[in-house]
Parts: sequence; structure tokens; C-alpha cells
Amino acid sequence: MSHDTTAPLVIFDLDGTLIDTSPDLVASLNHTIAAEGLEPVTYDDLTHLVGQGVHMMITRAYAMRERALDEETRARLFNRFMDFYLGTMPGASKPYAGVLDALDRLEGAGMKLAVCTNKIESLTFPLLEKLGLKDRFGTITGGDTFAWRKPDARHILGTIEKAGASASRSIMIGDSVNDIAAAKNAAIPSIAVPFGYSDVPVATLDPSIIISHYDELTPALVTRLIGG
Ligand SMILES: O=C(O)COP(=O)(O)O
Repeated sequence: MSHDTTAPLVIFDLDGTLIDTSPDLVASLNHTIAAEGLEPVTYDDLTHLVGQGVHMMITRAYAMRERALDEETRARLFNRFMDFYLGTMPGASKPYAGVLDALDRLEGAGMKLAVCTNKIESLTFPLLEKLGLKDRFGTITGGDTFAWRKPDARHILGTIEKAGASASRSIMIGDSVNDIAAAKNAAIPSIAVPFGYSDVPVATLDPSIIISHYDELTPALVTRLIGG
């Protein structure tokens, strides 16, 4: 591992930021809850459901349908979700337009790349692997890597430490309140993308900047935002 703490670290959220996973999250959740007789959810529902992992997505789907969910059922549905999602992965999930070129540009400028996602490691690693993206990131942390996850600052700070980088040279890119709040909590700048799964307009999250396409993500922008 490199310990060049002067190299900027660009930290990406995964679902709704790097990769559009929505078709597969919706299909996997609907497969999971259909077995219990729950009405299917839609893409629009996803913004309320996703963000804190699979357990929470199932819990929120039950709350949305005003159905009680006991621990035993939740554990069983978690396994059902995992089997289906992993069995169909990568499905229709794909990187957002311009992501690959942006990674090339940042890497070419000597910047380090990381993923900090609330998706658990056993989903994050195979998804990135199957999309040929895993080796693009020197550091990948999931929702169960540490005892904390976004919006807790320690998820980001732990990612930075693992990458051998420094918080004063790091930036977070995300689509939701978890990402932008975690960046604020960690006192690092943030870039919001408006095409992900936020249930509020990303401007209301008060990120350092909003980019509407990855063509705007350049080494010059990163350097400017981290203040040097
Ligand atoms: O899996 C989730 O619920 C959220 O994942 P994310 O942090 O990559 O958006």
C-alpha cells in the first residue's frame, strides 16, 4: 500500500453514484417481498428505501406497506434477497455515463481512488469485480467494514486511513444525505451528483459543489475543492 499522504484521495459512494444499481435493487427487493405477499415497490420508492443496507431496505419496505416484521422473517428475507441479488449480479447494473473516463483522468493525475459504501462487503466486492471495476480502487470499505457507517464520520475517516491518505487532501462524491452528511461530519469537501437516489434535491444537502455529469469531474476541480 502506498503511504503517499500528499496524493489527493477521491472517495466514491457506490449505489446511485458510481453505479446505477436501481434495476437490480428493485428486482431483488420485489422478488424478496413477493414471497410474503407484499405489493412490489417502484424505482421512485427506492429513494426512500436504499441507503442503509439490505436489512434496512427490507424494514423500510415493510413500513411502507404498514406490515409488521419480526426478526425471524427479516433474517429469512435478508437471505432471500442475498441469494437473488448475488445470483443475478451484475444484472442490469452499470457505471454512470462518463465514470470510467473520470477514473482514468483522476488516476492519470496521480490521485488515489476509494469506494466508501453502506453496501455490505459481500455485495460490494462481487459487484465491482463483475463490472471490472474492483482493481480501479486502492481502498474499498463497505457498510460492515467498521462498526460505523455513513453518515458517521468514522466510516470516511477509516477509509482515508486505510488508503494511507490524509483528510485534508480527501474529497467525497455521493448522491444522498448519508454521503454529504458523512463528508461534513468528517470535515472534508463533497461533490453531489443529482442522478442518484436522493429523496430530496441534492442542493438542499449543501454539498461543496454539484456536478450533473462525470465529464465535470476533473483533477483541476478536485484540486480546487481540497484547497490546493
Ligand atoms: O446499499 C445501500 O443501502 C447504500 O449503498 P451506498 O452507500 O453505496 O449508497
